[in-house]
Amino acid sequence: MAARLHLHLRRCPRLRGFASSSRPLLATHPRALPLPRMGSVSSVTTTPPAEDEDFATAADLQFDPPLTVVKYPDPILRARNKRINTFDDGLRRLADEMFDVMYKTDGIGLSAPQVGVNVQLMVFNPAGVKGEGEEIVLVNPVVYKLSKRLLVFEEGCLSFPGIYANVVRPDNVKIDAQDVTGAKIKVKLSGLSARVFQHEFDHLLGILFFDRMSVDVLESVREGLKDLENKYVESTGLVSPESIENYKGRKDLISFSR
Ligand SMILES: CSCC[C@H](NC=O)C(=O)N[C@@H](C)C(=O)N[C@@H](CO)C(=O)O
Ligand SMILES: [Fe+2]
Repeated sequence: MAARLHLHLRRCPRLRGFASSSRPLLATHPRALPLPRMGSVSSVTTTPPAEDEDFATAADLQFDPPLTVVKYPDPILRARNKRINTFDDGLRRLADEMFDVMYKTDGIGLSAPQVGVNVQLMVFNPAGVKGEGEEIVLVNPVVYKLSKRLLVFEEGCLSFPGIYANVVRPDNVKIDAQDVTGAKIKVKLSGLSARVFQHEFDHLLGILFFDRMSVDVLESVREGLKDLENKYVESTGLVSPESIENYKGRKDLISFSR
């Protein structure tokens, strides 16, 4: 029997405008704007994972602390992330190390591919401060419902330092997942927790936040993306695996804003 978690952000001192409340709070955040009209998405059920899917091996789960954040356009961010079926001390240590690097880099969420480990694991704490708020670890998450109500919010991503831009996403979300011990859980998220979850969930699918930006918003971050591509080329000596100049958009995605 899956345990049920209902999480609403109650405290977020570093994000201006959040006060104690039991209501979903993203709409009150200075970087959040409700959309004038409802979007067309009422509910989305993701395809359940195939029965014969291969799980992450010990080698896939290997990591060397201290972890560092993988930056765009590293292809690690677009690679497939394997589901996890080994729930041991190593997995717990990986989650702990991810929280450490998340707090050190002023993050509020982090996915395993962002630290070079291509598996279905995310951590988040919308308070963004160790010892405050609530630390959530989700393994093998599957979204089974997204709200009709959409919000636009100015997001940043640790893999895109210095780039912030508006992204439209559903206001709340229902998830099946496992915790770090492998126990099955059902989670209902709203407000900033739902926003961070969806951002990290996209990472687990190889989707990056600019894939969900409207054409106009994408234009506003184009130069920043080019700078990151140039830095990647300079630091690795490799050709950039993707280029915003040749970007045609992700037609395979449900876009909430276009
Ligand atoms: C709003 S979802 C952002 C999640 C993201 N996680 C991984 O990339 C993240 O933590 N981004 C940070 C840049 C971020 O949002 N930091 C907070 C707190 O400093 C901010 O308001 O910038
Ligand atoms: Fe991100």
